[in-house]
Amino acid sequence: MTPAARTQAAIELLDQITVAARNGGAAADVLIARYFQQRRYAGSKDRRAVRTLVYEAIRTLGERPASGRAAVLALAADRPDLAATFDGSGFGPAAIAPGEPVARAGLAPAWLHDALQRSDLDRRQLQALLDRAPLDIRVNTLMGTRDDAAALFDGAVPIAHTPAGLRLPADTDVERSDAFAGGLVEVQDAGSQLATLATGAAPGMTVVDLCAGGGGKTLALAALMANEGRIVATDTDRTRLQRLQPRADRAGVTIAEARLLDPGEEAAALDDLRDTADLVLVDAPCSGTGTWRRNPEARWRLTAARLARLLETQCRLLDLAAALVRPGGALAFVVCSLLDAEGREQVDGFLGRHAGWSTEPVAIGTAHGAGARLTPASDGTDGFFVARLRRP
Ligand SMILES: C[S@@+](CC[C@H](N)C(=O)[O-])C[C@H]1O[C@@H](n2cnc3c(N)ncnc32)[C@H](O)[C@@H]1O
Repeated sequence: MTPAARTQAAIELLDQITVAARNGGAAADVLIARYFQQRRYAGSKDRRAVRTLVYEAIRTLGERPASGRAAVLALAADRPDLAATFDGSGFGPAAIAPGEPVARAGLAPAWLHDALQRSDLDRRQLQALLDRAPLDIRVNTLMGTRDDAAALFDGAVPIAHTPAGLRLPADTDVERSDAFAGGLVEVQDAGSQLATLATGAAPGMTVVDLCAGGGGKTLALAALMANEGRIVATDTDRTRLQRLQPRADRAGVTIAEARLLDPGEEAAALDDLRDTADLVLVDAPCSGTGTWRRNPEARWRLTAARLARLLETQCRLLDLAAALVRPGGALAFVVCSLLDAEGREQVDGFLGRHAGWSTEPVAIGTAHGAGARLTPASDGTDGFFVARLRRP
């Protein structure tokens, strides 16, 4: 592909990504993969160049752009080499017309930017939300030690404050390694590992992982529990939850059982667990503002209405979880968001609704409200809010 054709491809992809962001369609990565499946003539260097340009545009623009062309023009404004590819040649974009709309650089849509600033994030913290994420793995201590795993990956470095985390060079193909196939390692951001550690899970406990998804934290819990006790892993998303069993088999986890919930009917399906759990983990569905390093286009998807729906769900799940905790047991609340509305304010609301419950210090990151926070700038992890609540 010529440089001009690569620019045109990035424009077309950004058009698709913009539409998908508006309509709740496929993620940027999926759209990029599909685009190149239909264009076999593109070589690996072309793909890499187009992908880099697309992600540069996504990271640069806080607001969803009006078009892919306006998005790439924003990058071209201070890159003469890129501007020169708007040459009107056969496969390239038309020449730049005077006064053409150009998308504006920014960190996030204005309403969201304000909400993040009100959540005590300064400019440095906000900027770091859009850094490139490192490649982290969790060593499955049911299968071996961190040293065992480190010896199998070139350039592996232990991650501070985690008992089983390793940071790897970005191009390591973890999922094709023997260590992955044999269940010794899982790809998991250090923030998720620390959040799981902060739950206080221990061998022999009865644990409910209420929003288990594909089981990332379920497996980490099982390792902390030395595969002793019981974990009931629930979710309303069948496709995600179905990933748990094969992963558990690979990891040698035998204490996790999956339970699919019907949305709105969760309490009935969990009735047998009322007042029984030593620990309930609510890794709640959230806006994901802490994971923009991995999904920068998520900020083009979030609206105030969608955030309001998430807040309602989080509140409902917290109340649902409280009913499962035994007297004296604990509820861990985790969101991969740094918006206070989803973090400290949810916990304050919970404490107002549930008399006698108390919060406990969480020994990770920086204390924030009744919990603690991890941020890309301070901790080098995805952004998380974590709180641990104790039933009287
Ligand atoms: C942050 S993700 C969980 C990630 C997962 N714990 C992990 O570590 O990989 C939130 C999950 O909440 C689930 N969820 C949404 N509404 C729910 C509900 N009413 N009850 C249970 N799970 C729900 C979503 O399907 C999603 O898998």
